[in-house]
Amino acid sequence: MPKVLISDKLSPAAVQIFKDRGIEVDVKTGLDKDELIKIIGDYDGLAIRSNTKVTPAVIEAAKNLKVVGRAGIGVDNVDLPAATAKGIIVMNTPFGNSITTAEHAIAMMFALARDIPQANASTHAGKWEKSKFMGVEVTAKTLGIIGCGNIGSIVAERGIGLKMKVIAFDPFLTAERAADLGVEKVELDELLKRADFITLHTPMTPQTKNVLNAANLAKTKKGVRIINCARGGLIVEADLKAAIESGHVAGAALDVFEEEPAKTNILFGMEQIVATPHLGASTNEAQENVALQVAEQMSDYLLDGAITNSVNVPSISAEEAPKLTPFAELAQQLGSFAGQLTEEGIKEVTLEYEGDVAEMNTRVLTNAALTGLLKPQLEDVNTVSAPVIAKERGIQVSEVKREQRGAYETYIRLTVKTAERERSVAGTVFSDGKPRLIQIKGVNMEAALGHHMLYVTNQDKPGFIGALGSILGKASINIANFNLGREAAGGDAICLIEVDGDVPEAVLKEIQALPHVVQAKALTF
Ligand SMILES: NC(=O)c1ccc[n+]([C@@H]2O[C@H](COP(=O)([O-])OP(=O)(O)OC[C@H]3O[C@@H](n4cnc5c(N)ncnc54)[C@H](O)[C@@H]3O)[C@@H](O)[C@H]2O)c1
Ligand SMILES: O=C(O)CC[C@@H](O)C(=O)O
Repeated sequence: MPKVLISDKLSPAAVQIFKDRGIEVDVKTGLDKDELIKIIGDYDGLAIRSNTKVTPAVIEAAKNLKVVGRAGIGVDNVDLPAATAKGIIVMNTPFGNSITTAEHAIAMMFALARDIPQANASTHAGKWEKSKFMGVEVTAKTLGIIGCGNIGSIVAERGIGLKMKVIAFDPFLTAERAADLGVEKVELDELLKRADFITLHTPMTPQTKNVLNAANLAKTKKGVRIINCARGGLIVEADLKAAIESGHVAGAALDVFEEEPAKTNILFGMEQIVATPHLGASTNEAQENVALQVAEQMSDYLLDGAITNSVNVPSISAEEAPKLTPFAELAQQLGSFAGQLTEEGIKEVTLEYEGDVAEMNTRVLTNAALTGLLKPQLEDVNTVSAPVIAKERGIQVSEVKREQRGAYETYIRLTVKTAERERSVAGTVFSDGKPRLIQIKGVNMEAALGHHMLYVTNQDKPGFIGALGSILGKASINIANFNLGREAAGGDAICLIEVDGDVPEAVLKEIQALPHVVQAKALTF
């Protein structure tokens, strides 16, 4: 039974779902780094919010971990390259808290426009400072949204509902989507120049980090108000402080900070700053949504292999998973076959998918083939890390999809190119759900791959099979299955034999020394 650790405060609904799905679950919040490292090895799944830091050291210690589920959107507290390299799927819940966070941004905008937190504190203190708090209307003002994705779009709709003019900077926002939303798509400088309120809704990336720095703040309209409910590092806090002190920026409402938890910060204590402790997603509704969603997604993966909302591998639906499994096994076997025979650097890999398999989620199958291909060189590779490793090694990977046109209803062919040669191997899945190789280097055959295989290429001449059989017999190597194929009578032939154990190096040498043998190699699957 898989075991999951919930290490941040999550709605109890998540625990119930794990239990209902037959998954053992422990809730241990507030663990420090060393405590987490000590226990993480026991778990197949880790469910988190933003407090738990999934560092390379945690991943290193996570011997059984298969999935990290983030109940929320940002996965900046998870070391994605380390998780990917270890084959750990990282998933988030991209929509569960979007409305809640957009509402927080709007609430922050009003708090800024009408000095609500400051007026609240003053009134509680019995000061009745009616003339001190003079606000501004939002109606007819320009709201500039930087990042118009899930949350930014909801903020845009709310802004339009408040009779604001909404402009957005987002390089990935299409003109059609902007028109649908009723926002004007603009460049960043234009937004900075025109907006009365600027609200940030991008992820933290190298391009968005420090987007509101001194240079860009200087381009904003005098009296601008800034809202950040996305990530702290989008604003340079020291530059914001200076821009407020100079009187250029009227104020800022911040839910997120460069360093969190933000117990101290250079902006704290400033009258023009409204601050909340990363509360964007903190409503009962959003927390219920993300907890339910993350628990369902993690359970689907741990129990059925279905992948939803992963940020590091392609998705596999629950319906697809059983259909894909035999083809993924085939793809991995094809990769492994080619990988064990390839002793030079790989330059290109092509996967051809023909017939029904071409309609499937071929990225998953390509990742499986790459895993098999790289495994002989790298023990630690898996379907999550294989595409990344292939890219790092400069291997060009391509897919070709075709409708059925050959003798088989559906098949996969893998072709590997090195500087010296090109090798291809093809296979299919029979109605028994078992993969078979159907072609090696253009030679047809039908072979199931067992654990130990002996692969021999030779010239098709009389006497060869007898000689080979007697070498194996002499070495007490039992033959489980014998598969033969040849290009033409007397031409290139291939012999793929399943044997009941290892084929020692000395036996391989004897086979290699037989007349007409080109190559003899022991393979394991
Ligand atoms: N405060 C909170 O509690 C809280 C809650 C939820 C989400 N968030 C954060 O809010 C942010 C937005 O979340 P989302 O769900 O809307 O994400 P999203 O991926 O749906 O939208 C992000 C948008 O940013 C755009 N973008 C990317 N690079 C950009 C760039 N260089 N310049 C301008 N736009 C760019 C993308 O095209 C996309 O449209 C994330 O950082 C997320 O972590 C915070
Ligand atoms: O879990 C939270 O409270 C914050 C979530 C938010 O930052 C997110 O990225 O989804």
